[in-house]
Amino acid sequence: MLTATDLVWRAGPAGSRPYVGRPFVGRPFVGRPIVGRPIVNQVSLQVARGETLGIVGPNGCGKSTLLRLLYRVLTPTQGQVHLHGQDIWRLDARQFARQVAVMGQSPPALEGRVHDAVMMGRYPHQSRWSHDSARDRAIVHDCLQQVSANHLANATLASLSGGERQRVLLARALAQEPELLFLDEPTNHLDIRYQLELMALITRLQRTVVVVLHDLNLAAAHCDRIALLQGGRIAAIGPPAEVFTPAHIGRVFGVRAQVETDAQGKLRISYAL
Ligand SMILES: Nc1ncnc2c1ncn2[C@@H]1O[C@H](COP(=O)(O)OP(=O)(O)OP(=O)(O)O)[C@@H](O)[C@H]1O
Repeated sequence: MLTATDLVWRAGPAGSRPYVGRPFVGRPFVGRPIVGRPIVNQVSLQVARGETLGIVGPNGCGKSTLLRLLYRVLTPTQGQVHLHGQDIWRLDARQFARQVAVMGQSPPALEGRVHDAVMMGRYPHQSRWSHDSARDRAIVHDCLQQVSANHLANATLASLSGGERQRVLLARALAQEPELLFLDEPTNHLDIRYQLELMALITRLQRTVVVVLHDLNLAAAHCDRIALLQGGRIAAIGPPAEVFTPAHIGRVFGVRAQVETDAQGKLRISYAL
């Protein structure tokens, strides 16, 4: 359903404006950067319907940049992204937002109440002058329930802890009822219980998910396939057991890794310097 072909994204020269577009609005940049090192370099991948693809790799290897290219915030210097065979930049913004939701890494300062923030997820489904319907309110209630945050509905966003905010942002993404969900380090700030709960929820959703994760064991347990990135390129892609080998982990992260399979057939990865 999602296909990226030969994606390249180069940062502009030092001091130039970052080449960042707006989510869901605007047109592709005309003046594209032609200098600077490639941050994402010749990346091609496909994500099938219902699949969870994990993107892992060391700090600064281009994971978030790749995700931004896939969810139409950055325009590629070269290459294309297609959703159901259509170039994502040719889709109408509202049409794109009905299909794709994003839980990003560092959301802008949030104001207002939790309930209203989650209701924003319904905007792509509403006409410009329509009010929130009973169905919209039911969906918001249900999404907050899914992330165990209904008790926060009337709280102000400014009063939330980092972990509570993450859960509310996920609820907002779910309220969009997307078929494709992009998550950039969704377990940031979450305690271990909520990390497991959130990953279990993502699995239960049975949506198509592309998720950036740092925890290799979480990625192994919850992703159908893994794309291991190094220096903006895909170093390995495939099922967790094929990608998370001591050789791959050692080469990409510079650590000694041990990979075992437990009695339930789950991978257990441990590492040391
Ligand atoms: N708008 C930009 N302009 C210039 N350089 C950028 C821009 N965005 C990202 N970079 C650079 O691209 C590289 C990759 O950044 P990116 O955020 O994609 O890495 P990452 O793999 O997500 O890292 P982390 O694991 O630390 O979150 C970094 O060196 C970063 O400084």
